[in-house]
Amino acid sequence: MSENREINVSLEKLRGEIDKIDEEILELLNKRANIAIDIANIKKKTNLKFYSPERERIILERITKLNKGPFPNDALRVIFREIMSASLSLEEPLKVAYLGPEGTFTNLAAMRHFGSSAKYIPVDSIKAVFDETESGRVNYGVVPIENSNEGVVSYTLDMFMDYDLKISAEILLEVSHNLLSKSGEREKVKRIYSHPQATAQCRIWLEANMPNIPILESTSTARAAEIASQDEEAAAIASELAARIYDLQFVERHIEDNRNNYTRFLIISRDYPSKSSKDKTSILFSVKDRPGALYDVLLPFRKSKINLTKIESRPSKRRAWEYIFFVDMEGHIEDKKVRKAVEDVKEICLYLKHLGSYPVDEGIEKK
Ligand SMILES: C=C(O[C@@H]1C=C(C(=O)O)C=C[C@H]1O)C(=O)O
Repeated sequence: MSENREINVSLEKLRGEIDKIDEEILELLNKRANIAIDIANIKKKTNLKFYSPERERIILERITKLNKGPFPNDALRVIFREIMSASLSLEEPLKVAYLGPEGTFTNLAAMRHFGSSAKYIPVDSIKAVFDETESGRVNYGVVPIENSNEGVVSYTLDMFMDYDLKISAEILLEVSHNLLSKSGEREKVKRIYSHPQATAQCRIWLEANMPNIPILESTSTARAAEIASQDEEAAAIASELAARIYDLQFVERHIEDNRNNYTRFLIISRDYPSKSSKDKTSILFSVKDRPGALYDVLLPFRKSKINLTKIESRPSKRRAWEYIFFVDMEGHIEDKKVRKAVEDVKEICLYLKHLGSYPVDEGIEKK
């Protein structure tokens, strides 16, 4: 009995300490928010955008480096993203268009980056995300660009040829698929719906665990979840977010064949961010159709010792057999050597467009 009382007393004491700390955190959050409002006012006067992805990267990096634990860095990142998201919404919530419907992986990526205080607008195609952003109806757009197993989303690359939009940031999302249904009972599943990309990423698991169950195509993983929410015999391969939105149970979690399954998303906007602590630069260019043309164009990067992280080519669609190249490199266009190399390349190719220099996202740390 007395031992119980002792436990209660020390519990109460510790909870009292936590309450005091929470009050301090609250006070500091509001102090921080007031400073963010002052910054917003200065930016407004000087016509600067309130949202600065480069500054956000610097903040997250600084905080996680300072952290000595036991509080985990992944959680710190989520919390600080939410703090910055809420600071931005004090000014005016950011409007963000994404490839919908609600519950897609693009939705998840957008929320991971902009936090829960932004206003999200689902649209039904990648082109519509570009249209909304170009017209200024939204501040930012989020589109998928490549998957580590399935390759590049060529439709998104093509859009950069037609629109004068820039890349503001990237989001690297670890994509995990789940089999979802209303009951969560495997025996009740008579058909499975999903987007072909998601189905392809779970092929081995499906063959081993769901043989003879027909797999039907849907326009997105979120749409598959919606169908499953209306049909007791249907299951969907979709995200955890879709499970929450459509009130579905997990038949099985993590059914992707390759646990190293990442999708990279781009945030598009009408302006360029400035330099952060670690950036990459994306350009697109076309070259004359002659032997050695691509080799010549790549030489300035070698000369300036710039590390190219990606090169993709797409038919230009303007003239048969004319190709457009997309190149990602380390560094920011404000770095002297990057600027010099890009200028040199511009001189030898037919056409070159700087798509953006933006903070690198290394993704959430692996545990
Ligand atoms: C406050 C600023 O503006 C915005 C809000 C931030 C924050 O809450 O820390 C960080 C970057 C910007 O998106 C700033 O530029 O410092």
